[in-house]
Amino acid sequence: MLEQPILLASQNAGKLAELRALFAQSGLALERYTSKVTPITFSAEGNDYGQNATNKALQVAEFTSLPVLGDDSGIELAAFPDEFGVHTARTLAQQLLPANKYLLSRLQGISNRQITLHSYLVLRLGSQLIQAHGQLTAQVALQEQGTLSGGFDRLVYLPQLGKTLAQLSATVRSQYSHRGRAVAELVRQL
Ligand SMILES: O=c1[nH]c(=O)c2ncn([C@@H]3O[C@H](COP(=O)(O)OP(=O)(O)OP(=O)(O)O)[C@@H](O)[C@H]3O)c2[nH]1
Repeated sequence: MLEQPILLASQNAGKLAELRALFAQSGLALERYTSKVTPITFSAEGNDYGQNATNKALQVAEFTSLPVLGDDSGIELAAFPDEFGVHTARTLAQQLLPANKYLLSRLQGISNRQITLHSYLVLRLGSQLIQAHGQLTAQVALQEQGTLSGGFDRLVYLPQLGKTLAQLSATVRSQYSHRGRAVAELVRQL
């Protein structure tokens, strides 16, 4: 197992908080990359989640020998198969509404509320690139529910549990969430 902290190559504070808690469950320390490296301007994302995550990790790894993690995430809505996906961050950034309100407004009156969330992780460790993917297919709730986590978690409803991700304890949530599953797959490879 790793002795050194892992640096997260991301500018997204919510992503850092979520991934840090998930790695902590395996006894691994995750820090924002700017704790050790001067902030960089990341290159624009392309059309492949794995490549985007790799690029984030490699751009920070140029300046440190510590392990560096990159993540690229996104959602798919069954009702809008040609939207979102690897472009999720860029699509949401263009909207006036906050992300969850925007998704609810797009799904108003639509019966197919299936959502699939993806997280692609790439860990640059020495000369290795270790990759992992996690995904979760669920339903978009009719309104935000739950306070135990934020972001999409308040909308992601698991019919088999009758709860959103934000209504689950962190330990249970990590077994279902796209990032929880990706972290588990990554840790299995260490
Ligand atoms: O998995 C998620 N769980 C959530 O609860 C959530 N809430 C919002 N989002 C959006 O999903 C996109 C990820 O994009 P992304 O991986 O390119 O990251 P990012 O651009 O925000 O940061 P960086 O890591 O690239 O610096 C961004 O639009 C996020 O705002 C979430 N994603």
